[in-house]
Amino acid sequence: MKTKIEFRGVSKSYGEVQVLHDLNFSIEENEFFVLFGPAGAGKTTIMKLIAGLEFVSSGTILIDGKDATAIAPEKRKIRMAFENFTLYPHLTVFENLASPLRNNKYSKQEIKNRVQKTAQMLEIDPYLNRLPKQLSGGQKQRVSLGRALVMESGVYLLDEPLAHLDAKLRSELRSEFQNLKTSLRNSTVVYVTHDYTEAMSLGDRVCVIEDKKIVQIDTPQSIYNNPRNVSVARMFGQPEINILPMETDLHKKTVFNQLFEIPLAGTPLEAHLDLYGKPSVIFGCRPRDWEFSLEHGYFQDGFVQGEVVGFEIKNFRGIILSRLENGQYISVSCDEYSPVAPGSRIYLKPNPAAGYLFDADTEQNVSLGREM
Ligand SMILES: Nc1ncnc2c1ncn2[C@@H]1O[C@H](COP(=O)(O)OP(=O)(O)OP(=O)(O)O)[C@@H](O)[C@H]1O
Repeated sequence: MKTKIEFRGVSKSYGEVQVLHDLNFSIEENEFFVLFGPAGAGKTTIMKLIAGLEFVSSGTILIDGKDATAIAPEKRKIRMAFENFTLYPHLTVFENLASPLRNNKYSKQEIKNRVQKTAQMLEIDPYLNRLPKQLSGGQKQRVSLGRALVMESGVYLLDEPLAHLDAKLRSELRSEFQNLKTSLRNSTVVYVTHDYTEAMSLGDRVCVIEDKKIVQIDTPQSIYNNPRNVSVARMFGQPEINILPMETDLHKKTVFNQLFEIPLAGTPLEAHLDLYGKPSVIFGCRPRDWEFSLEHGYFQDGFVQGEVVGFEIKNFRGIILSRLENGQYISVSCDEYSPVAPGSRIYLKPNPAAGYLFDADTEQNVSLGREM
């Protein structure tokens, strides 16, 4: 079953309050499409519009080229799983999975086959005879998801299916979702998350939504390499990108503040700086793209000093948080596992070739075009 969904100039208001503004995008047949953005951005509202649980205030949604307003929700062949889905406590896992099929008058044999297939896909087949209370949190979550996936469908709408799980379970299920993606390759999946690692690892394309609007739609790698603005750059990356307001020296080809100067001559940013041409700019550089030393004299020039204020280990890498004399915080990631003591002096130097320039007024990326 193949389904394509198109939004053309779609806006949505609840009473006086607009929550989506002029959305234009397409979700392709068989695509795993991730809606990503902060809380309240309008992600769930988009899902409800696709499902037919809400109606557009203006614009059109096309499902396989047909105006969706003419298609009743039950005719849309869409299956949904929202974050707070529940299981029937008195029914076994098998019966919980079978109930949507029974409601849709599937034959006994077909129910058996589809429940088995779904349970295998989600690796819950050993628990088919158990009651929900005999399952772990992650297993319950998978059964809930199974209830959405057990019915054949052109579109699956999955709204934060990994929400409310602890970090370890989330990461386990995230890798299982990779397999699930393969099993669902004949369907269109729209997946909502506000977790950037989920968006990065699952999406064929990611649609970043912020403040009622689409900010960027692209492959996860392209968004990471070429974030459209400061806000997307901050959302895509953990630890977050360092953002420094700087002045420009167009003759020397540098950006600078009262503490240090970053030379851009000979880097891909040089041409972008020339084109930009304004006196103030925002320089962005991810934590992994900084060098650091705890020894004075290690760098000859182009470094800034700070004080270490924190150290943590995340994803097998150390992260040093430091504060510069002007109060600005800088995170750098490092291979070392040995903590750096708070209060230590630290000398930091960004790799300008890996940096970004953002317009000081609009915060738009003025250094797009990076290939990595
Ligand atoms: N039925 C409603 N009536 C009025 N306002 C609503 C209604 N449903 C949602 N909203 C508002 O619309 C905005 C978008 O909500 P939505 O649930 O789509 O966001 P979201 O991106 O899914 O957020 P979250 O990640 O927190 O679930 C929010 O400001 C919300 O308060």
